[in-house]
Amino acid sequence: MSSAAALRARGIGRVFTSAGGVVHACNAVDFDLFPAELVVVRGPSGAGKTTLLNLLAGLDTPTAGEVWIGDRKITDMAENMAVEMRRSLIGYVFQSFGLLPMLSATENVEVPLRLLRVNPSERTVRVAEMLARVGLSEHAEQRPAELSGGQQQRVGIARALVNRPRVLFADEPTGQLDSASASTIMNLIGTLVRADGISAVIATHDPLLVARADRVFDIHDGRLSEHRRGGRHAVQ
Ligand SMILES: Nc1ncnc2c1ncn2[C@@H]1O[C@H](COP(=O)(O)OP(=O)(O)OP(=O)(O)O)[C@@H](O)[C@H]1O
Repeated sequence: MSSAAALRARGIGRVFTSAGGVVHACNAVDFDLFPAELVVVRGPSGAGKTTLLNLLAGLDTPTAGEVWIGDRKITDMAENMAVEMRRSLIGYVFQSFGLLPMLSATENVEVPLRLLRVNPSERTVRVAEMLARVGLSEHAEQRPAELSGGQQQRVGIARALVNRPRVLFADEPTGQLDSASASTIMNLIGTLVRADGISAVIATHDPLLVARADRVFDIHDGRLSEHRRGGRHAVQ
């Protein structure tokens, strides 16, 4: 594969078999994500957005095809290596925030650094810096239940970026927010990703983030197609 891509997928598929029958949630998807590129994936409910993001992030294993992050193939990696790779190279923002309820904002953001065995003094500095960047320094000691939805998602973004990932994934990050909070979160993600030169894949319907994307993809019945070109990189 070319070393230019931050992430590359070839022929990936995911078949789910359940009482409801067989579903091709992801079907023969080829995808390249370039360095410092912000890509939006949009599609109706059940189209396969979450499935695709999980496969690209290595949170799920495809039933067909291969995925590389940088020059490392993640689809046949031993699980312990895959865990280390995810911790160091990937950030993930969830629609439902995914924060640990008993931990403060600071402690939630610190979790990825603890898992990476970053030393305590460096953790303190990086967490404080990250909370400042998302505008939450004043709320650092509050638990999720003491924060608004928009504030909780800002904690989620800080947690996803504190490990300085190569690729950020966000699955409908504003799906549970009112329009004002959604707008703040969308701008924040766009600004942070640009500032840090991170590549990002975001599933969203929000026109604000769609407008900020380098490329937009549509997904229907697990099939991905590019909506428009004109970003900084041509599709190969
Ligand atoms: N664990 C599973 N077992 C069986 N079917 C599944 C499973 N996960 C997803 N599916 C099916 O795969 C298809 C794609 O689901 P997915 O969650 O990826 O869609 P989505 O586009 O993210 O939807 P939404 O916008 O509602 O979150 C759906 O038909 C869904 O029912």
